[in-house]
Parts: sequence; C-alpha cells; structure tokens
Amino acid sequence: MQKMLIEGGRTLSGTVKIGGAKNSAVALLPAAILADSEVTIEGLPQISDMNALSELLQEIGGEVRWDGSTVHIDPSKMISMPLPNGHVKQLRASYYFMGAMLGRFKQAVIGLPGGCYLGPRPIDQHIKGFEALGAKVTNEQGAIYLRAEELRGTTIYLDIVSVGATINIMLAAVLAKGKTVIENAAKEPEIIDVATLLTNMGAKIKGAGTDVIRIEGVESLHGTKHTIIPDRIEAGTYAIAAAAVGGEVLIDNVIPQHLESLLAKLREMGVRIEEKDDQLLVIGGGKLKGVDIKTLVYPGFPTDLQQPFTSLLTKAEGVGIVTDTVYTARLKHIDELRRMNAPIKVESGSAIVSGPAKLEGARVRASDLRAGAALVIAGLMASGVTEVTGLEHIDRGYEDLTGKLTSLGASIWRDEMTVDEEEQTKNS
Ligand SMILES: CC(=O)N[C@H]1[C@@H](OP(=O)(O)OP(=O)(O)OC[C@H]2O[C@@H](n3ccc(=O)[nH]c3=O)[C@H](O)[C@@H]2O)O[C@H](CO)[C@@H](O)[C@@H]1O
Ligand SMILES: C=C(OP(=O)(O)O)C(=O)O
Repeated sequence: MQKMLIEGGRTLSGTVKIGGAKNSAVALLPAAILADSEVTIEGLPQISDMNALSELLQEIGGEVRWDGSTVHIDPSKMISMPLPNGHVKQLRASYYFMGAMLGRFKQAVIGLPGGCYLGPRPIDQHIKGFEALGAKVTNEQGAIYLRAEELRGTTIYLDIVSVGATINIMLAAVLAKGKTVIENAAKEPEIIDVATLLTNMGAKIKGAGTDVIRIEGVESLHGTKHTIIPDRIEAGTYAIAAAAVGGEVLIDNVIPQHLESLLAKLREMGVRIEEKDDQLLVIGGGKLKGVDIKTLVYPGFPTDLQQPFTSLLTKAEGVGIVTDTVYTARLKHIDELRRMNAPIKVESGSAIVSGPAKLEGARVRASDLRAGAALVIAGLMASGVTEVTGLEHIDRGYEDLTGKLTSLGASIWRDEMTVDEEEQTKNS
C-alpha cells in the first residue's frame, strides 16, 4: 500500500493537461455492449475505474484493447454472464452494466455497485425506469436480477434528478420497441456525451442536456469512433488548487462553460481567471474573501467539487458556508481537515469555515475520491509535510495526480507504507 506525501508552501505554475471525463468514461465503456461491432473511444483517463470496467467487459466476453488513452471494444462475442461480485464492487458505475446488458440481452445479473460512500446512494430510480420499460427486477442476496420478455418504450418521470438513472434508462431504452421519454432528466455534460456516442452508434435520441429526453428505439446499433469530453471535475480541482496556493496555472483541454458555477464562485472570492476556447488561466495569490456555496444538479455548483472547495475556503478571510444538497452527508473530509488545523465546524448539516487559517501538515486519510483531492489541496497549502492515505480512492478518478502537480512545481510524491502504518490505516 502506498501513501502520498506533500511538502506544502510552494506556488503552482505552468500548464496542466486535463484528461477525459471519468463520469462520462464510466458510461461510455458499458455503452459499447450495445453495439454489434467495434467501438473505439479516444481520450480516456488513465484511472483505476477504467481497469475495473475493462475487466468487467472481458468477463462477459468482450475483446478490449488499450492503446494509450484509446480503447477498442469488440462486443460481438459478448454473452449475458452474471456479474455478482468482484470488480462490480470497486466502482459506482458498474450499475451501467444493468442498463446496457438489459438493452442488449434483455437480462442481467449485477452485484450492487461500490464507489465512493457519500451517505446512502439508492438506485430506486434506475429500477423504476427498467420496470417501466417492462423488466422484472429483483434483489436476491445482494445482486440485482433483471429480466424482460421485451423492452417497450414508455414515459418515465424521475422523482429525483439523477445522473446515473438518466444514463442507465437511456442505455436500456435505445434498443427498446417504440418511444421512451425521460422526464425530469439530469442535464450534466456527461449525459450529452453518452447520448452522442449512442447516436453515432445509430440510436435516435433527442433532448440530451435538457430535462426531457426522447428516445426512439432502433433494431440494432453498430460500432463507431468517439472522442470523450474533458473532465470538468479534474479541471475544477486544478483551478481550486491554483487559487489556493497562488501562481499562474494554465488548464488545458477544458470546456470553460462546463465550469461556470465554480468560476463564478472563484471570481467572487477574488481569484483572477481568464477563459479561452479550451483553456483556463487561473491566477491565484491575492487576498481571498469567504463565500457560501450550495451544491445543486448541473448547471449548479457540482457536489464533486464541494470538498476541494472547502479546503480553499480555509485560506479566505471571513466565513464561508458549504451546503451539499445533492449528498447531504458528504462531509467525511471535515474531520481530516480539522487534524490539519482547519477552522471548520458542522452545524445543521453545513460546514462553516472561518478563515483565514494556517494549515499544518498531518497524517490524514482520504475516505473517498474528492475527500482525497480536498486533502491534497490542503497539503499543498499547509506548512510541513502532509501524509495522505486511502490512495485507492484518489486513483479511481485522478490521472497521475502526483505527476501533474509535480510538473506544476509542487513537492509531492508517493512512498510505500510500512507494515505498522498499513495496520494503523486498516484499524482507523
Ligand atoms: C459515476 C458518476 O457519474 N458519478 C457521479 C454521479 O453519481 P450518481 O449517478 O450515483 O448520482 P445521482 O445523480 O444519481 O445522485 C443524485 C442524488 O439522487 C439520489 N438518488 C439517485 C438515484 C436513485 O435512484 N435514487 C436516489 O435517491 C442520490 O442519493 C443523490 O442524493 O452523479 C453524482 C451527482 O452529480 C456525482 O457526485 C458522481 O460523481
Ligand atoms: C462520487 C464520485 O464518483 P462515483 O460516483 O464513481 O463514486 C466522484 O466522482 O466524485
């Protein structure tokens, strides 16, 4: 097991290239199950979620070939194998095998998904959608069984705006008979990206990116080539890091419009940002003012940037209040930030940050992916050395985080943990 060490107090400067969007990638790979010939996807992030999904695709007979950040998936020999355990537990997005396998084979057996624990993460809206399309869904000993004679298009109103349910229902509906309408759909850019791949495969989808998506079922889908959108959350993380420690960071391969809610808040704090076509220049270093944030579905402030933003607020003057309305319990990073002397208290479910504070290096544990990013940013700001464990979470979603930060001038590296440290981590 490894830990990450950060010697804080350095500014960041230079250019960082953003990878493909994790939350798009984790749906694009399973979407290939629906094709009858090879699907090629370019620009994918090199993260552990990609390895887990590749393994799952291979388990059901897919031929998966990686060439750098490009994957070639030949789904023609796939069969409907049960996937009750193993890699399914490693990531949240294994739930996309439900929609894709149901769409292609009209049946699937998939274990309950893993991923970051952010409080309860039910999948009732996914199941509501599959049932409305005609599937019988049962939960037997921790695995979801889905079976359908045939899938028939219908109108599905989502009670909660859900990224996963919107994409999963799209995956199941593209090969269903007739027309499916998803109302109260999520509007995240990743949904448009998945709809674009499916459309290039021959699907008929209208309205992705709005809250009503209309799908006309087709008989079959074919192979295609697709380039993924950049990761707005990775880009946002580097923007926050640059604001936190100062310097000039050029974030390359980003769609600035995908980050408007974050950029507005950074500007409100006093950070200078220049937007270019596919780049953002973030100039940190000045005095920052505390602001409040409330996470919302897209285009609101993304819950996935809430934790890193909380670290940034410790540097600002005055009080900043952080409320996560998407995942109300996404607060596990707070206790760890407090170990680093962060002046944060939790009241009525909101984190109240009173800055500015001088953070101090400490031994901390990442409980989930973005908690990890929050702790790394805190480590960059802190005096002394910060040791971060729980790297398996960070590796699920950040491509070469230490390499990219090192190239920007940070002092950050990975080291093997001693046996004692591993024991302490397991028991903590
Ligand atoms: C792989 C992926 O894309 N992960 C992202 C996706 O997760 P994920 O797709 O799992 O998140 P959802 O958009 O579904 O969740 C939004 C809210 O709806 C609730 N809910 C969701 C589905 C359901 O059937 N029932 C239900 O109650 C959830 O508990 C949560 O409170 O969107 C989240 C919200 O932007 C992000 O934090 C995750 O990074
Ligand atoms: C919560 C996240 O991912 P997942 O849904 O894959 O657990 C995230 O990307 O912040």
